[in-house]
Amino acid sequence: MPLLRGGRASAKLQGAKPYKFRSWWDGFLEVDRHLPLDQTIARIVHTEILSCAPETSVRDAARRMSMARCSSILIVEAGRPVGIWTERDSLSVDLSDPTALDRPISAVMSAPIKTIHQQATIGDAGILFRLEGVRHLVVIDDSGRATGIVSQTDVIMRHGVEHFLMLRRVGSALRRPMLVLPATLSPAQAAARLNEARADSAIVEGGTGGLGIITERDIVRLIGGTAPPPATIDALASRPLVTIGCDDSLLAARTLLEARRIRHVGVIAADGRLDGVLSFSDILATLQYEYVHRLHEALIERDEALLRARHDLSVARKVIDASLDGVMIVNSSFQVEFVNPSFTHLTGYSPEEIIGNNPKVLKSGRQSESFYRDLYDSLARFDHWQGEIWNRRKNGEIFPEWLTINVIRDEDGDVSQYAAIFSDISERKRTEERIKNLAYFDVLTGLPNRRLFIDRLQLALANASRYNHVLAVMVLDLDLFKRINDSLGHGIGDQVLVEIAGRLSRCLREGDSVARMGGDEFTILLPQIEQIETAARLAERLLTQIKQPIVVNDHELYVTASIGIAVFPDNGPGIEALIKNADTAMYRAKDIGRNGFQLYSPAMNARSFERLSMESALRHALVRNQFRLVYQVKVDLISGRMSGVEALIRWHHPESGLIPPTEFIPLAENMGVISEIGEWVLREACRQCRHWLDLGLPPVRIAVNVSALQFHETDIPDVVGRALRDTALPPQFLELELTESVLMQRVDEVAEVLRDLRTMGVRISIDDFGTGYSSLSYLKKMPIDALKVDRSFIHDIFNETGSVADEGASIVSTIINLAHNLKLKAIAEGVETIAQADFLRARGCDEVQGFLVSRPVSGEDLISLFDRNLLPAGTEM
Ligand SMILES: Nc1nc2c(ncn2[C@@H]2O[C@@H]3COP(=O)(O)O[C@H]4[C@@H](O)[C@H](n5cnc6c(=O)[nH]c(N)nc65)O[C@@H]4COP(=O)(O)O[C@H]3[C@H]2O)c(=O)[nH]1
Repeated sequence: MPLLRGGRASAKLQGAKPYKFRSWWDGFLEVDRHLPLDQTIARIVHTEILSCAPETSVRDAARRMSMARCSSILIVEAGRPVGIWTERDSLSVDLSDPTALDRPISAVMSAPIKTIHQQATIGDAGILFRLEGVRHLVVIDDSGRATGIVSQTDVIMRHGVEHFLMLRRVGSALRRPMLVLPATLSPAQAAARLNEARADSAIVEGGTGGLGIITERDIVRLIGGTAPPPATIDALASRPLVTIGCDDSLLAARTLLEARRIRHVGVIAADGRLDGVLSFSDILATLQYEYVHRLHEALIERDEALLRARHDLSVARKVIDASLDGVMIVNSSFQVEFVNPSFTHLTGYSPEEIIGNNPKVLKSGRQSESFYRDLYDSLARFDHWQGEIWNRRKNGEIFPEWLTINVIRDEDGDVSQYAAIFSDISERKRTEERIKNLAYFDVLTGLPNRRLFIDRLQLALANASRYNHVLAVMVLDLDLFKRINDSLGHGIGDQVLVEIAGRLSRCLREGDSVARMGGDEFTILLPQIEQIETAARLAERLLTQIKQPIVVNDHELYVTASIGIAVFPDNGPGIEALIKNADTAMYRAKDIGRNGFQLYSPAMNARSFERLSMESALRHALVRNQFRLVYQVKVDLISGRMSGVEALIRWHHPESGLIPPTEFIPLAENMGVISEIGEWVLREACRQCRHWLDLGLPPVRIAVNVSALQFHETDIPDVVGRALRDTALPPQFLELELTESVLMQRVDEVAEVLRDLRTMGVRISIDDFGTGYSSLSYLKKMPIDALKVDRSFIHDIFNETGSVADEGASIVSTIINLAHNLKLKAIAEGVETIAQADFLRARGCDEVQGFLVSRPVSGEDLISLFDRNLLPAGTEM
């Protein structure tokens, strides 16, 4: 078919190159890979609608379409679209009937028309085109008025099809055989042929200007024209025929059509022949399948994404609901939008109570303005804040929380919400506090411990040296506190310590501090004093407070303390020296009688040196055979004869001379050597007693002191048994003197030990009776033989002027009666005067011991005291 010969079309083709566009690469760059399905159709709608009234003639409607180069016209009645007439409809017009063109357009229009709301999305439009099988949708507003028109072409061609068009060849889009009409046909015949072939264009050949093309649009122009229709289509055909190569891309074809504002283009095969006509609708048809397919995929994708999002949301929601942390979402106007159940649990506010409110109801008032300024500053700069904050629960309780706030921003970067996540850290705080307390405070008394005291002292010393202050450190140690512990048990001892701690604290001024260093030792820091007297006065006050009776579990206890004071800078440059010197002063206070205080003086160091050297000498005293025993007689108050002797230890120190037991026995107890010494005393006493027996002297019972520590540390019946065996002393000649404190601990065990001793034949007496805390019920349980009335009571029988002191006398009488009531012997110690002896005899006391009869003497010297009346002349026998 000589289609390509001659004419403008062939000339164009012969001119070699079909129409070429920018490179594929450029096209590729333009690719919009995503169908903007979620965008409203407003972006692609044609708002300039070509419209006419229903009574408009077909001719007029066609004319308007031609002029506007529109493919359709909307028929509007009273503002509402009632139908549409398109180029395709023009082919049905009988051009041979002149009246057909004068008919109202309403008679030939398509109705009803398909509409879509202007807010619908492009995706919605795509679906509607497919469902309704139409190519145009009228866009309407809320009131149903037409606001524009959208065609399937617009949807398909303008959005995201470039990459597809670029990859498709023009040749692949030719869907139907090309319709070729002779130029001699009349327009009506041509229209009928087009209609019949369901073609929207045809090639016109054989005409005067070479190949031409006739389209639906030409028919519309014809209908709307004022001039009479030409006799043949030769005059109607458009020339030259614009062409494109069949291997060019559909994208190139589309661009060409748009650039030329035409709707058909001839397609030239590789061999140069005209192969067909490619129309816009061919491109559309090619795209349609792809488009619909992609639309489908996109919709599925969207649904899946939606489902995923919903799922993710529901997972997130579940996590948030189950979270132990409180979650609160606040909008940009600071109104609470959301809270989770933990929020309600932690704050007490239900969602109904808090949502819509400002979160400041949670404010505790504990944080400063600057705290909140920093918080908001951090949110503004970093979109994030994290830290500790105190908030208030609904019930008013204030609690610490660990809070994280994240700023949530919208697509434009504006703050849309604040997400706050918090946990209650009260428990953590309490634990931290507990740990801090354990590290710095004494668990029993709640006072600062040594570590905190040292810290404070360090700080106070730095201040004192910077500002030339005088500072004082006191070391306070309770006197004979061990006796309370030993006799009443640690439980009561602890309560005493707590009470003392309270009394000490109450005596101090603000800024001063008291600490428990351990055991019964306390330290006091006065960081700034005007003069040393201030510290001395405080020490006096403390001593007065301490010696007030303490009642614990029905026990009325009397405690005293000894205090040592050292001051900075005079008594030491630093912590160690000050504490050591205050300690030395405290020992000095003890040495000179307890219940007092001493200010440190350098001479005291010499004493503490003495103490150290005594300790070391004591360790060697036993092996170096430096101990001796002396014996003091006990006299029967009726017969005046020796009823027994008490062995008393002496230490012959090679340099210091004779050291009394009151000085070294406590030291030996502290050093842990008391049991060894005690065992030596026991054996030596038994040996001596055996010796007297062997000398043929009248049998006498020997009493040996056993310290409480020794009693509890060793197996006394065993030690005693061995001593008796080794010295061959019959047990009935041995008596053990125990202090009251021995009886008060582990009562049942002690009673059993005493029973064992009694079973062996050994006698038991209670020494220094009246100075301890023994209770009658304990006494009754114990298998004992005698009570020794402490010499302090004997001393108090008479006052300075020599007359009977009521109180002193009645105490002694009471103890004697008590002993007798318990079927025990009463023995008075420290009897120095005849008057005391007479008084005691008159009260029924059984025996006496004291300087009145004899001082303690050596075993040899004692021999002279056997078998005679030892009571001095003048006692009323
Ligand atoms: N002012 C005065 N004092 C008198 C009088 N008569 C006796 N004394 C003293 O009173 C103390 C009596 O012994 P104690 O009450 O058992 O008190 C003893 C006893 O508790 C302890 N002690 C002595 N020897 C030993 C021992 O071998 N072992 C143990 N564990 N303690 C011992 O040392 C304490 C003191 O013993 P000493 O210094 O020997 O003091 C003795 C004795 O010398 C007097 O009329 N007036």
